[in-house]
Amino acid sequence: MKHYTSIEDIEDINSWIAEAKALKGSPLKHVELGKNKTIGLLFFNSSLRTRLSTQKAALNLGMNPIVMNVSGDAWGIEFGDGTVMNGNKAEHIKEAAAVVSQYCDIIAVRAFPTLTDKAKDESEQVMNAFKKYASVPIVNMESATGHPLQGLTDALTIAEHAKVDRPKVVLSWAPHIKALPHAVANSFIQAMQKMDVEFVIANPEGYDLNREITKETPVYHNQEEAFKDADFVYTKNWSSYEDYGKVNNTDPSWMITKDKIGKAKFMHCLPVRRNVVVEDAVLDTDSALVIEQANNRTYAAQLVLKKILENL
Ligand SMILES: NCCC[C@H](NC(=O)CCC(=O)O)C(=O)O
Ligand SMILES: NC(=O)OP(=O)(O)O
Repeated sequence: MKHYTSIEDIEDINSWIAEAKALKGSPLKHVELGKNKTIGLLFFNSSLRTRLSTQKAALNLGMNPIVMNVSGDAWGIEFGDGTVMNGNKAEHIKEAAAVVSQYCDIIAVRAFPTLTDKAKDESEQVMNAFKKYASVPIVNMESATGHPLQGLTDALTIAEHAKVDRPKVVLSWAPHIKALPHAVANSFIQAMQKMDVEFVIANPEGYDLNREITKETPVYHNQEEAFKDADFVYTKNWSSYEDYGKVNNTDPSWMITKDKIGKAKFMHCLPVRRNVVVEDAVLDTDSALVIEQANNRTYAAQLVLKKILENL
């Protein structure tokens, strides 16, 4: 594998899950593989889990991670082609990506969407520019439309905790005070569509996600109906896709409660706002798999880096 920028880069999710489980069992087995190799982690946005788990994954493979908060610390980067750079951007992505490629064998990038310009967000301008102008492999640490390290993590976590052959998995929207991206939901959907699970989505009217991603997956506008017999309830807020980036609904009746999920396991990528998205009574019991998901971020990232290193 060269780049890992989408769930579509996973050829066979079941074999990837098996490999990730093996790495989790012996994380230092391939500590020689990344010796003298450098990974650069570039963050245009905040992060706790991705920043630490991807470094941990690199260290488990013997790599040297270097990390930079690009926004604010680096020169402002221009992405437009042919732009007259007489504004506040001092450096073009053509040089920036080429320069970072001199120091790194792999570059990982986090760059959230604008949530104001749908066409720009869907063009994945930042991720695609790094792919185009860097001379080394690129890993997506959450882009405008996808968070494939999270999606792989979530597939692994469900595989580990499934008690039946074909569990029922529900992706449910929940309220939030801010406009949030679609990336986590999109990659989760794409991962579930590759797995042998019964998968449905629950969201209020006006919050349907991109049909090119949801495809044939059933979408319920009634949460209670969707949650019937669920084994896993994966929760995420996203802003409207139809009325792009808008927060038109903060209905607290969509918050996840213990009563609603019953015996189902609760999942969330984190960070999560308690008692807005989900009540304490869910997070503070064994129903919640959120810490195990965060743990699995290391092994999902380690698997991706291992596959790239093997192909360098
Ligand atoms: N990487 C995991 C999620 C990141 C981001 N969440 C956030 O921005 C939450 C911010 C807040 O709660 O203020 C998202 O939804 O894509
Ligand atoms: N789940 C996740 O990506 O967390 P961070 O935003 O903290 O990296």
